[in-house]
Amino acid sequence: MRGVFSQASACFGAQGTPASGHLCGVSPQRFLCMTAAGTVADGKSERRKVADSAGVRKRDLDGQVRSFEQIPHTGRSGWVNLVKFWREDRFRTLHRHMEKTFMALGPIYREQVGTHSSVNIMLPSDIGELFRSEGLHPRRMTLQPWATHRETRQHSKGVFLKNGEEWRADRLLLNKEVMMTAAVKRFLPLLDEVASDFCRMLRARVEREGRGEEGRRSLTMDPSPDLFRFALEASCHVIYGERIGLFSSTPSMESQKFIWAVERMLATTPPLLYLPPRLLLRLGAPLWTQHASAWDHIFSHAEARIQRGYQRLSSSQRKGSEARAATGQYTGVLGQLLEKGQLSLDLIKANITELMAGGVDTTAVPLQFALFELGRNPEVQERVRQQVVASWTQAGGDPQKAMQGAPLLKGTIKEVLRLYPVGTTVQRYPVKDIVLQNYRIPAGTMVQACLYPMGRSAEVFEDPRCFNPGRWGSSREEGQSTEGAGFRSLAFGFGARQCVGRRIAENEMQLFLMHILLSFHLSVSSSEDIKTTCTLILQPETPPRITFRKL
Ligand code: HEM
Repeated sequence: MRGVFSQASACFGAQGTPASGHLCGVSPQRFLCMTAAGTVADGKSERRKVADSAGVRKRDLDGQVRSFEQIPHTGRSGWVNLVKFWREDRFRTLHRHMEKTFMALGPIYREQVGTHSSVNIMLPSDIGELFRSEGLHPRRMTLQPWATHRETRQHSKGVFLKNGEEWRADRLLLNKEVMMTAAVKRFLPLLDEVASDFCRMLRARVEREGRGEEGRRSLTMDPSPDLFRFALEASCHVIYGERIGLFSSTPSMESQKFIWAVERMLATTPPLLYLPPRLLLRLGAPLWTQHASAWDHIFSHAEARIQRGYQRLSSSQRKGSEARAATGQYTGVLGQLLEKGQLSLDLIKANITELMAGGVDTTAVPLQFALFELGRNPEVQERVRQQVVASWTQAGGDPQKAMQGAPLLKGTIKEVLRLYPVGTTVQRYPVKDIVLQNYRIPAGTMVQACLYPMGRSAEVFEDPRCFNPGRWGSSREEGQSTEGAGFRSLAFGFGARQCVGRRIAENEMQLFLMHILLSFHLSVSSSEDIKTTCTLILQPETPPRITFRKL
């Protein structure tokens, strides 16, 4: 990608276009230039399409709003595109496909793959326009396979799959338990306990299995299985209010199966997304079977836990809520929902299942990238550690204070999610017509904000390849930029429909990194970029190996 960008900017110079120009302002020169330079890698037809788009753009510089049909596109037939996607296994490289297509077609393009049709955008100004146009009840992409599974098995749906008033009602109640400041205060100590236990376990393991002199041993390993366990233990602690003992020497098989089920469910979703429900059940039969059985496992795992929570609550109700309040006993998100009784048991089950399914890989995977980036950028690591150590000492054991005093921790998470957004796109269906890049987008069109290409674009971020937590305005001493402002940090989505697990995820990941940096020095053997693959969420193709050296 670096090559493509640097060639593109060399071209800018040759065309005499101001270097500060943003993509939106320089399209005609850029298109012609890129075509001439042959930097568009997809062969002759792609180059012809690019030239066509450039022609259309030139004709339309008279200021008139252009029609939807004039938006550059990747081919008219959704079915031909779908075959290409299957053949070239593009589902797994969707993020790079988008990046390449933006380079070829400019900052907005249409794509139809099977039944799945979208307008794709990547500039913060356009993304801002899209989000600002949200109606009262914005909709996100319908995850057809998930919905189909629920319908065939008659499971009720939680916030992930709902829209409109139905969604809003559930969501407001969930927000109280997971997003509001009071809720964060309740669950933060639970996350801190899990993060610090994890580090204790890792220190013991490094001492046992590592090399080097006693007390300063180091261990090189693939931490990903432990990170999944950490994320599941943390989720269960917050959601069910109880630990499940995944750091013991014999973690339960049931939990390992849950982790596999979530992975399988995520990996089988993308190819199924592009088929209509009837074809989904026929053409995608083997995939569908795997997908459905993964979901069944996720449901039964949640069902068993919810049952336990219900029993626990009944017995604690017998003790009386006053006694519970006196002991400060927090019963987790599930306990709070059951106790308040504002959602039906069916809806509690649906939402708890979604929180569980959405809460493990989404945090475990960015933590892999975080350890890798800190490991390959030792100076950045040292700067973050210095802030963490100082803040930890001052906070006197209060984890929230310690995080607040170390803003580079938050900057690290933002930086990881800029380069490796868990979801590579965020979708909206505008409720009324909007104009983007001077093209009219009819209400109801699915528009995708493409986070991966945006996060790596030199038009949006200064020196985008550089891992720099300080760019997010994390500390006055670091000399601040304003890059954090204005629709650039969108990994959790935006507005009323943003990620409901955001506060859990942010705190969980920051606390994890805080304890790791207090205990270990991190390094990696190669500073080569990690190859990534898209299985609904963005992951490393091969998990990076990290060396943990005890401090
Ligand atoms: C780094 C971690 C995470 C990232 C980057 C992430 C990202 C996202 C994004 C982009 C959305 C869509 C937002 C929008 O359309 O504006 C979303 C929705 C959602 N996320 Fe997360 N997420 C993360 C962690 C979690 C966790 C830990 C949970 C559960 C505990 C969770 C549960 C959900 C749910 C249930 C929704 C649907 C919300 C709704 O539609 O109202 N996520 N997430």
